[in-house]
Amino acid sequence: MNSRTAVQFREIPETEIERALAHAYLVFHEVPDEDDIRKHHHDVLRRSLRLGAYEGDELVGLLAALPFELSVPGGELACPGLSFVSVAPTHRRRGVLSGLIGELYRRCAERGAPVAALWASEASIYGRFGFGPGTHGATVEIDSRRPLALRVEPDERPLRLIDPAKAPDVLGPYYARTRAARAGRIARSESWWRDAWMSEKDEDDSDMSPPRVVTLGEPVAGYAIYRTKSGDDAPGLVRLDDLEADSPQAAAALWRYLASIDLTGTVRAWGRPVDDPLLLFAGDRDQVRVTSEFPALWVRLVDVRAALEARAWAAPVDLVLDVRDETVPANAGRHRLTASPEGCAYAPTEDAADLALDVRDLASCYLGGTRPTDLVAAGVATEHTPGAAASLDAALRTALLPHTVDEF
Ligand SMILES: CC(=O)SCCNC(=O)CCNC(=O)[C@H](O)C(C)(C)COP(=O)(O)OP(=O)(O)OC[C@H]1O[C@@H](n2cnc3c(N)ncnc32)[C@H](O)[C@@H]1OP(=O)(O)O
Repeated sequence: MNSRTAVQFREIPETEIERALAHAYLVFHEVPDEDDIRKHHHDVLRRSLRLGAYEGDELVGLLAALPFELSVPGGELACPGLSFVSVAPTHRRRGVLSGLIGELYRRCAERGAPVAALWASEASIYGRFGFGPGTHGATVEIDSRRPLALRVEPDERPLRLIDPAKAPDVLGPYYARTRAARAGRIARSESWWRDAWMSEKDEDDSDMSPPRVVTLGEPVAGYAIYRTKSGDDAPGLVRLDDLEADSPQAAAALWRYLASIDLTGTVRAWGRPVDDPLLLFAGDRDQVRVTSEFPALWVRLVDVRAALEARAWAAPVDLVLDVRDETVPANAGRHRLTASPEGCAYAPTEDAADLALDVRDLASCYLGGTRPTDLVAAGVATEHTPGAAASLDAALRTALLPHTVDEF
């Protein structure tokens, strides 16, 4: 049997969502016993484009594309968010994932979606399909057995714990504004707030408390979303999931609050921006440590021209890029990029290349999180014209590094 020819790729009808979920739970070794987690997964699949790989009537592969809006420098773009990517253990390494991704890219082209994004279960899977890490996250750990040492005065406006059910109303507009400042952020719908952020049970750790939401000031000048866990004989844990603030002083007030919660001895913030101001205003960097840094949102420029023309540019640049793209050949070859704060044009050219790079590396640079000069220094991009990478650095630069904390 030649399964490469036998497998067909088509949309999974709504009536087969439970079957698709059973397939995903089998592949991810999951047995969700909480009804609300199951229901959340069902709802996510219902709202997504569901692509299935079928061998006859048998579902052997699944890819869901969630209908996200992603903030990019100067704006935002429709962006399918890939999730539930799973191939039956009996059908591994026969090109099923490749077929699903090819089908997705065809549909992106039809629908005019220039970028796609995902969180990878394993970093080695998605580079070959043109994805590069567009944002990075840092895990920050605070030893909170002693008062948090700070080099800025915390904002002394009152802190309030609010009902998580009110988070979409109270935090929604505030979070939406943060998306203009940092690229890489997903728009949060009311159901996303409710199901992904405020679910009573934590999906990863059943010992965690329900979510706690604390705001600073009125109107809100900052917020933190966290959960806690008691530590049996040792001091407990505060797990910070999200924190945004208008100013370093407002952020300092929230961090001080988190670090002073009774009966806890550690604050662990798993997905902070790599340029979190805390790392500079902490008074004692032995007390505030970055324990890991990791690729967060992987980005794919499915249509390089449309993606480049949709973002804002910080400085003028005029050069020829030679792009390698093995999965979407329409992106490949030499193109002249002429961009400035006034706009951007990107068109095929016969002119000699100034900079040659793979589409996955261009994707890493797209939101401003990786510098082309670093790609050249690492030997994964080739500079034919001295200074070309530096001028692209300056044009792509964003005031704050891109950041994503919504895992999907
Ligand atoms: C966004 C998300 O949902 S992340 C979750 C990803 N899913 C999982 O981790 C669940 C468990 N794993 C699986 O279901 C499957 O192994 C998948 C989806 C990762 C891969 O599916 P497959 O159908 O086996 O992939 P496919 O046969 O198309 O492989 C294409 C290429 O990727 C490579 N590849 C596939 N999986 C991996 C991996 N885990 N690590 C490194 N390379 C991989 C293959 O070797 C192949 O390379 P080649 O073209 O050079 O031969």
